[in-house]
Amino acid sequence: MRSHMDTHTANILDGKALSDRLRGEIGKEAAELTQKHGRAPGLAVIIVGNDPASHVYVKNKKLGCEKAGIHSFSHELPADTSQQHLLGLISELNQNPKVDGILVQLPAPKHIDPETIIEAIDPGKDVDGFHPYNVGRLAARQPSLRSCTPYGCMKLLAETGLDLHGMECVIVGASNIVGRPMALELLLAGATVTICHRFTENLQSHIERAEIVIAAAGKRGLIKGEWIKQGAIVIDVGIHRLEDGSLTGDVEFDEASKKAGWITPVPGGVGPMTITMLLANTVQAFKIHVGDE
Ligand SMILES: Nc1nc2c(c(=O)[nH]1)N[C@@H](CN(C=O)c1ccc(C(=O)N[C@@H](CCC(=O)O)C(=O)O)cc1)CN2
Repeated sequence: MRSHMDTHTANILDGKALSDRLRGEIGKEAAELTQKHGRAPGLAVIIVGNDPASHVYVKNKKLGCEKAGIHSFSHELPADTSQQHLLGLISELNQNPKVDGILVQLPAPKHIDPETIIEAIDPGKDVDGFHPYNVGRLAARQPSLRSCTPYGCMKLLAETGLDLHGMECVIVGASNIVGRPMALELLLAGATVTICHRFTENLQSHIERAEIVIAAAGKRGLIKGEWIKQGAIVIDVGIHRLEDGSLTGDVEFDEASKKAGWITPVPGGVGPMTITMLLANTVQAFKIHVGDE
């Protein structure tokens, strides 16, 4: 016979629905700002090479801009584009007064050093929030442009209505794009934060005590459902495409749903929020540039 515990199903943190709501608000603000200042916020999107997934994300970013009334400037460059050429383009965009935000889609081809590229972007136009200046602002408790995926995760966490102060958070993955800025976001929100990474021993023991799990390791099914603490919030940043074309995350969703209080699905969880926060950052960068804060 199944016990009560087995039949428990977590609340879904629906990133698609939250995105739709927030994008409506962002679009309204962008329209008001366009009316007031005589030009729309502008986002330059640069992609180098032919990575199919990256092209889908870039297409969705441009579509998101269009729907929100943000002007997008598209730069699709061949895979053999030199780093020098890319730096020249970024320098031009840094000077262009119609461009409020600049992003270079990652990963870039191997001959391009992402750190050099990110540092070349004017920090006031760094709508990805990857520039060391913006990461430093977050670390110093004075956030300006925040990394989109962690920022989106914070918006999803806010949907639970729970106070994060003192909560035990475990982040799995220490990347510059997600794990590290996520830790800074959670610290800013008053949580107690542990980052697990490739050298962490006994990952299970960390997950078992976590009230919030942020899974951002990039390893399909790494987080076993049975490890999840009863009632925990589980945010899955992983995206893996299966042979049948479907998507799955770093967490065993079905098993974890029996234990978690809240959980994000893949797809439809964190992914859409990443693009939504990019649009929010572009509007914020516009306001900084026109002095309308
Ligand atoms: N310059 C950047 N590069 C990358 C970033 C970033 O924030 N800035 N993040 C990721 C990729 N990414 C955005 O660029 C991204 C990933 C996933 C999604 C998304 O909406 N996922 C959907 C599924 C989409 C699909 O069918 O493949 C979902 O999870 O529901 C949006 C953006 C790395 N590079």
